[in-house]
Amino acid sequence: MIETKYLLLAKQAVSALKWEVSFSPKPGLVDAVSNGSHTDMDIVLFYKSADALLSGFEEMARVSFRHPLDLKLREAIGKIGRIAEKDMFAATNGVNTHKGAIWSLGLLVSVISSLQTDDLAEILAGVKKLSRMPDRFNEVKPTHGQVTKQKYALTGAKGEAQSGLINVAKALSFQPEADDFDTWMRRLLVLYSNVNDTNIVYRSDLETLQQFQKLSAEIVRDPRSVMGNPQFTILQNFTKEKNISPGGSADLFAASYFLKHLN
Ligand SMILES: CC(C)(COP(=O)(O)OP(=O)(O)OC[C@H]1O[C@@H](n2cnc3c(N)ncnc32)[C@H](O[C@H]2O[C@H](COP(=O)(O)OP(=O)(O)OP(=O)(O)O)[C@@H](O)[C@H]2O)[C@@H]1O)[C@@H](O)C(=O)NCCC(=O)NCCS
Ligand SMILES: Nc1ncnc2[nH]cnc12
Repeated sequence: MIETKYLLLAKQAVSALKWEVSFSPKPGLVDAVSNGSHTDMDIVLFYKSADALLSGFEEMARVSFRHPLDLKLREAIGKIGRIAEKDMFAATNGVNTHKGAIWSLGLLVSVISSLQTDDLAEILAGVKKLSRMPDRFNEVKPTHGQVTKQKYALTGAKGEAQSGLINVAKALSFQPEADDFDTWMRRLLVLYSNVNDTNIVYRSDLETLQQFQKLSAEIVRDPRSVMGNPQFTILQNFTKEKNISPGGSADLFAASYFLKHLN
């Protein structure tokens, strides 16, 4: 019975990743109608990558079940997370599809399995606590995120988790009961307007990130439906012109969907 519980949580995480990549249109990102600002990724690759993560998420759920949120657990899921990253790179021939998602969804799976709760505030507080613990075995590598963080003092995916996924909370607090297309589109744009995405800054600069955030925020504030708003086309063209991709927001969008559909 418990075995099924771990697998169910893992399957929900994988489904959220597949939902995210299928959700269309998403300016700059890979979706069902475009590869956005990417030449080495498409939706098929994202599906393969998501499937490769099932066993890692299941293992995280297993080791976390009713385990206190302590350093021992942080290091145990860190080890599984690094194996999951290897599984992802093996499935994609070295393309980084879901590194940020392994981190955010991995922490969520672990906290939910540990606390056995579906209360959003408790889950987000758990993510804050677990992600703030230092994992002795995690080497700091010269990733795009590290380079950008040093240059511009951004906190990236780690800071996002250490804030208790504050931008996921913001996205989900937008019309909390709704589940329709326009609401999800606005939640995506809430993320676009708030996340300091190291992917965008790595490919451009801070000013471009700020312009992207401002354009996105204007669309959220406008009462017209997102698809009926000409500003949305301007945002799409902006991501093309600048060749930017909000990959961090994509991961947090999947995390938002996962949390909204927990059962
Ligand atoms: C703490 C880790 C996140 C690792 O730290 P690192 O310094 O490597 O972190 P970042 O690079 O900042 O982020 C890693 C991925 O997180 C996504 N991301 C970026 N900014 C944010 C943000 N502000 N908030 C949330 N998430 C963010 C992003 O993932 C997406 O981008 C992928 C593509 O990235 P990249 O390769 O840079 O870009 P490309 O477009 O491929 O490159 P070019 O084409 O431009 O050349 C995309 O697929 C999304 O996934 C960042 O990549 C954490 O990973 C860690 O410590 N892991 C160890 C294991 C562990 O402890 N796990 C815990 C249990 S699960
Ligand atoms: N749909 C997507 N497009 C590009 N990068 C991503 N990272 C996670 N999801 C993504």
